[in-house]
Amino acid sequence: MLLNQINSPADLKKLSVPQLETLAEEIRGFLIEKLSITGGHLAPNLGVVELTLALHYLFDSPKDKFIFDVGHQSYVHKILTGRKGRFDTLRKYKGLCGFVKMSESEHDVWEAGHSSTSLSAAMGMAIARDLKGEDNKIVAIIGDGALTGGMALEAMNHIGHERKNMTVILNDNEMSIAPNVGALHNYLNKIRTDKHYNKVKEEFEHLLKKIPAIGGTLAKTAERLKDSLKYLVVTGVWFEELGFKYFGPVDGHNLTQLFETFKQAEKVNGPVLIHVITVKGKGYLPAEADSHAWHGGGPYKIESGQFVKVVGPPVYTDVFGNTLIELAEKDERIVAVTPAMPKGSGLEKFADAFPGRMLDVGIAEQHAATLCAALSLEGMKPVFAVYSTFMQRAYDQIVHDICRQNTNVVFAIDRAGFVGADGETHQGVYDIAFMRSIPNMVLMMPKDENELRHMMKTAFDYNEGPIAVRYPRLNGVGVKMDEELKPIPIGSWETVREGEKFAILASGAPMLELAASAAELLKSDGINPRIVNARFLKPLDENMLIGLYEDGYHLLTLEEGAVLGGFGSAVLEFYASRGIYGVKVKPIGIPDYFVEHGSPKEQRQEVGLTPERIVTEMKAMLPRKRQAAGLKSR
Ligand SMILES: Cc1ncc(C[n+]2csc(CCOP(=O)(O)OP(=O)(O)O)c2C)c(N)n1
Ligand SMILES: CC(=O)[C@@H](O)[C@H](O)COP(=O)(O)O
Ligand SMILES: [Mg+2]
Repeated sequence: MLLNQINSPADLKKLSVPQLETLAEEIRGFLIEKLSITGGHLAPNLGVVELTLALHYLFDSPKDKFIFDVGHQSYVHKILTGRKGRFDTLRKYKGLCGFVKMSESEHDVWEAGHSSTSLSAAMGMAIARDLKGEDNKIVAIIGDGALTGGMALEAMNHIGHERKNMTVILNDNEMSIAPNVGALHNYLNKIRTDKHYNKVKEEFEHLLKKIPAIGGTLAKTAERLKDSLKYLVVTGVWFEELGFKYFGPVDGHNLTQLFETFKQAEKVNGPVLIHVITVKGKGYLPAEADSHAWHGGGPYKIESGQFVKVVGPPVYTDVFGNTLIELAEKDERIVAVTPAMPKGSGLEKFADAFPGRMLDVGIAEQHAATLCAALSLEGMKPVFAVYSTFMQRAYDQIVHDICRQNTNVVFAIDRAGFVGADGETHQGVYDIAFMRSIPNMVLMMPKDENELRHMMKTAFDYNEGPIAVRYPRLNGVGVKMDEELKPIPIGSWETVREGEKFAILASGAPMLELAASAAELLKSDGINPRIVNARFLKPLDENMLIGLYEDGYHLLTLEEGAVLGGFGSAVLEFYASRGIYGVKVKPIGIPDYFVEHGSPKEQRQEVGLTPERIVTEMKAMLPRKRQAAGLKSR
C-alpha cells in the first residue's frame, strides 16, 4: 500500500501521477473503512481526496499555509500529515479532532468549525506575510456552501481591493449540507454546466486581445464593448470583476487537470480563484447518491450503506418540527427561517407541508435574523430555527434588529448545551449568557420534549416581543405527549420534587436528570433537596426566588452553559439587586474554557456537571461546625 509509505507531504513528491491516483483510491478506502466505525463527515472528505493530494504535492506545507473553511473536510489533510494512525480515535474524547487543530500538527495553521472564515484568515496571513517580507503561499479552500456566508463576501471585497497574492480554491460540489441555495449557487451552476461558455471562451478572449487600443472617445466604447463581450463569454466574470483571476471550472478529481491549472495560476500576480468541481461523497455510492445524509453521520455498514444505528433526528428537533406543523396549520403567519440547516433543524417536513413558508437563506445567520425582524414587523410570525453555536454569528442582528425593535420573533435554539463529537467550536453553551442580557428577550428551556410543545404554544401565542426556546441535542428521552397544547405563564418555574433546606434550580432535561441523581446520592446523608424546573432563564420566577429566600433555602443553580454570565449569575444578580445578601447561591455550570470533543457525558464529567459534584457543593454549604462534626443537616 502506497499509503503506508506516506508519513509526511514530502513523501508525496516522489510519486508519479499514476501512483498518486492509486494513492487517492487507497485514501478513499481508508476513509470509508475508518469512518464506518467512528462516523464523521464522510461525504465532504471523499470529495476532496485528489484536491488535497494536489495541494500537498504542489505546495510546501506548513511553510505554505492551507486554510480549510469549516475544516470538516480536513481528514485527507490529516492522513497526509502524519495522523492516519489516529483515525480510530476520530472525534472521540481526547482523540483526533474532526476539524483542523493546531495542537495536532504544524500543518494545521487555522482552526474552524464555523463556516466562511477562511478568506478573512487568508487575507490576514497574506498581509502579515508581506509586512514581514516573507514569500510563502497562502491557499484557502472554501466550499460553495461556505461561500454563501456573509463574511466570505466581506473578505472577497477586501482581497479584491488589496490584490494580495493568494489562492482561493472554491470546492464546488453543489452542496451545502443540504443542496446549496442562492443566486451565487445559480451563477456557479451556470458556469459549471454551460459548455457554451467554455467552448467559445478561448476564441473570444483571443478576439478581445485583437481589438486595438485606440485613443479618443471611441476608446471608451471599445472598452465597454470588450467588457460586455467579456461578460458574455468569460467564465467566472463575477470573480474577475471582484479582482480575482478566475481559473475553471476544473475537474477536482482529475489530478492532471488540477496540476495544469495550479501551474498556470502560479504565474499570476495577485489573488487567484480556482473553481474546482467535485462530487461530494465521491467513490462511495451511498454517499454519492445522498450526500445530504452522508454529510456527517454515525457508524455504518460499508456493504449495505446502512447506518448502524438508524438514529432519527434528535428527539427535541423532531418534536419541534412536528409541533411547528401543528401550529402552522392554524396560523398562516408562521414562517420558518433556517441558515442552511433545514434537516438539522427539523424543518424538512414543514417545508413539504408549507411550500414557500420555509426559507433556507444559505449559511447566513446574520441575514436570517434581520429577515425575521422584518417579517415580524410586517405581521408574519417568523421562527428563527438555528443551532445555539451558529446563532452566535447573528448577535448584533438579534440585539439591533430583533430585540431593540421588540419584534415578535420566535427563536428555536437547537443543540443547546454540550453537542458531543463536534466539540469546542459547536458547543451550544453561550446563548444563556448572551441572550439573557438583551432587553425584551424571553428565554425558556423545557424539562422534556412534552414541555417543549407547550413552550412552542407559549412562544407563538406571545406577542410582547422576541421569545426563545432552547433545547439540547438529545435522542429519545421518551415522555408521554399531551394532546392539547397549553401556554405556560411567562416567568413561572415548577417544583418537580419537594424538599427542604436545599433547592436545586435546574435548567433543561440533562440538568434535571443530574439533580435527581444527586438527590438520590444525598438520601444517605439525610439531605432531601427540593428540585425546581427553572424553565424560564429570563424572566426569572421572582416570587419563587423570594419564597426560597424567606424559607431559608440554600440554592444551587444547574446549567449546561457557561457559568460566567449564565443562569446562576442571574439568580445572584436578582438577590443582590434587591439587597438580599443572606441567601447562599452556588452556580454550577461550564467553567471558563473551551470544552473539546467527546460524548456529552464525558464533557459533563470533565467540567464537574456530575451528581457527585453537586453533593460536594451542597455539603460545603452546610454550617462549618456541623460539617466538621460530620453531622447531618437539620
Ligand atoms: C456559521 C456556520 N453555520 C452553519 C454551519 C453548519 N455547516 C457545517 S458544514 C456546512 C455546509 C458547508 O458547505 P460547503 O462549504 O459547500 O462544504 P461541503 O460540505 O460541501 O464540502 C454547514 C452549513 C457551520 N459550520 N457554520
Ligand atoms: C460541520 C458542521 O458544522 C455540521 O456538519 C455539524 O456538524 C452538524 O451538526 P449536527 O450533527 O448536530 O447536525
Ligand atoms: Mg459544498
